[in-house]
Amino acid sequence: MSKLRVAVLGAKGRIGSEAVRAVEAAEDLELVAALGRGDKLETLVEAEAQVVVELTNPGAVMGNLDFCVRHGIHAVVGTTGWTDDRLAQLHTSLAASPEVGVLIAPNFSIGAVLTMQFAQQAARFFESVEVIELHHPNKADAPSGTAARTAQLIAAARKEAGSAPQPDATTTALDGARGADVDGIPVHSVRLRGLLAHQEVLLGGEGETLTIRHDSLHHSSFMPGILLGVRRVVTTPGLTMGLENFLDLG
Ligand SMILES: NC(=O)C1=CN([C@@H]2O[C@H](COP(=O)(O)OP(=O)(O)OC[C@H]3O[C@@H](n4cnc5c(N)ncnc54)[C@H](OP(=O)(O)O)[C@@H]3O)[C@@H](O)[C@H]2O)C=CC1
Ligand SMILES: O=C(O)C1=N[C@H](C(=O)O)C[C@H](O)C1
Repeated sequence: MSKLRVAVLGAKGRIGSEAVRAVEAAEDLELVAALGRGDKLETLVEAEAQVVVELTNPGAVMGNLDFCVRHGIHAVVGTTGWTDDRLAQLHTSLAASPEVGVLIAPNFSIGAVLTMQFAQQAARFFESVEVIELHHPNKADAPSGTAARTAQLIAAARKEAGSAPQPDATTTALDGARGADVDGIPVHSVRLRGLLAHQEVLLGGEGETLTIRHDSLHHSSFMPGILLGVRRVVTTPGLTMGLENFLDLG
């Protein structure tokens, strides 16, 4: 059986370099290109890449995806910083190439995917919910893509359940003291040397709290998810939002 031809964009970065090693080590995949800043995207076509793993930064991802979609190359996207406008732009590109599959995964680690699912499940049972994400200080975006997605899922679950607004009597606060407001859910971002990627979802009700915490301790935590995404995206045309769509979570 022929191997799937895979390229990595952002190949010298923290997660990109780990992804290069993971693709090289996978028996059913062949690494045909590993591109960094300044390298020509045409290389992807010359190398006959079938799937790109996009791990660059919010400033580069849109141009890279536009190129891939126009050239019929599937994409697994870990780069964060997604907005509704960006998603709309991607939908427009994909409409012209309906055979192409793009997976956007705010987080490739199984623990983070489960954190999002558990938080969504728990959200309607508690009066208060807040998200704290903690990352290494070299991270470009805040809040993290995972925290933004978690808050969106929590907000959607609460809306569907008809939950009351969260109790919060704050009338005076320093700017930022209550975090960023993501669909009504406060999200707090910590940047600390020594950390990698961590998140807590704090839920509070009368006389009790529930904390759901996930820690990525090494970039290896993201690799099984990336490889799963690569294998599945080639037979999943259109936009898939979240790795959970490729996992059997029961
Ligand atoms: N979904 C997930 O599970 C995860 C997602 N991420 C996300 O992945 C992204 C990368 O994170 P991280 O590895 O820590 O960041 P890094 O800054 O370490 O890596 C990004 C790399 O991309 C390179 N780059 C910049 N522009 C381009 C371009 N146009 N084409 C090709 N390469 C380019 C950078 O080069 P230079 O240094 O010269 O700028 C750098 O080597 C972030 O958005 C992060 O949030 C990270 C971990 C997990
Ligand atoms: O930049 C990182 O490191 C990470 N980025 C992703 C995010 O923004 O959620 C995933 C993970 O948190 C690591």
